[in-house]
Amino acid sequence: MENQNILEVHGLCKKYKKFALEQVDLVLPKGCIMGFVGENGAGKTTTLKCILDIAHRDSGSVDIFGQDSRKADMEDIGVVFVEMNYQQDITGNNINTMYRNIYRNWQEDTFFGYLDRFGIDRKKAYKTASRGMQLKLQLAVALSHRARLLLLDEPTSGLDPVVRDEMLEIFQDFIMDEEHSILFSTHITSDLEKIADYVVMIHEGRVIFSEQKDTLLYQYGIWKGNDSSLAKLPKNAVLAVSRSGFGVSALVNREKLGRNFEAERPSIDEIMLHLIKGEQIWAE
Ligand SMILES: Nc1ncnc2c1ncn2[C@@H]1O[C@H](COP(=O)(O)OP(=O)(O)OP(=O)(O)O)[C@@H](O)[C@H]1O
Repeated sequence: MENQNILEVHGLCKKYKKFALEQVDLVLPKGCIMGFVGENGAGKTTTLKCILDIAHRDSGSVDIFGQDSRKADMEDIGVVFVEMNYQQDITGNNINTMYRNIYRNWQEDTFFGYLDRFGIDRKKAYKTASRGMQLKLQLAVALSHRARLLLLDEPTSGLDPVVRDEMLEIFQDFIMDEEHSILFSTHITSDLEKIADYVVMIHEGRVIFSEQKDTLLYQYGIWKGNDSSLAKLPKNAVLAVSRSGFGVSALVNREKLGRNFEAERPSIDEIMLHLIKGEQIWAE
């Protein structure tokens, strides 16, 4: 049977002097958007770089379209990296000429279509464009060579809410045919609540959870109260506890909590904050 996963990462390890990715697993099916979240320095960019073999992995496997990523046709992968920079004097017109000579499937009309849609002057030098415009230019490139997988490092950071929403629509159109997928890292978790099918969270180089978004938001709940009411909750339902001047809140497993206690629907931010900053009381 044909592999239904566009990307499979298993046991990915990468060590830097002061940081290590440890046993990272990611499975991205066809036709899906996966959001990759975590604090600054958690290892999102490093993971994306290892997937692309820009950073060499120490161990583990990365398969794209069913084969080792190092054998993947890079034309099939559209990439956006915050830190990626074109030569400063380059213009949209120059970029078109460059990629026309590099990509077999380069689509000039699509590229210029996106530049017009994003309000980018094709004659303007890259260096004079704002950071948001530079990001849009990178996205226009990623979307113009018939890629089947988009690997995007914070593709919507620095974009205003209107443009961000437009981007999210473009991402949804991209996966519509069920053959394309997107993995993107972000700190804007509301974007994930809108469009992600899967959410993966990484913390200090380890994957903390990797779930379908709907399961995640259904499975977890936020309970609020005080220390004495906390003590009455079923112990195995409480995953992490945070205390503030307003009282106590706990990240709970709704099913294990049972019907006698109320828990609010969590946001992805609340889940993350409790798991990272909360006192961990791991449920069995
Ligand atoms: N080439 C490198 N050499 C040594 N350390 C590195 C290198 N690249 C990244 N690191 C370190 O690896 C850690 C993870 O960085 P990474 O950029 O993957 O985090 P991130 O989750 O993408 O963070 P952010 O949200 O801030 O972009 C950081 O501590 C960083 O300093």
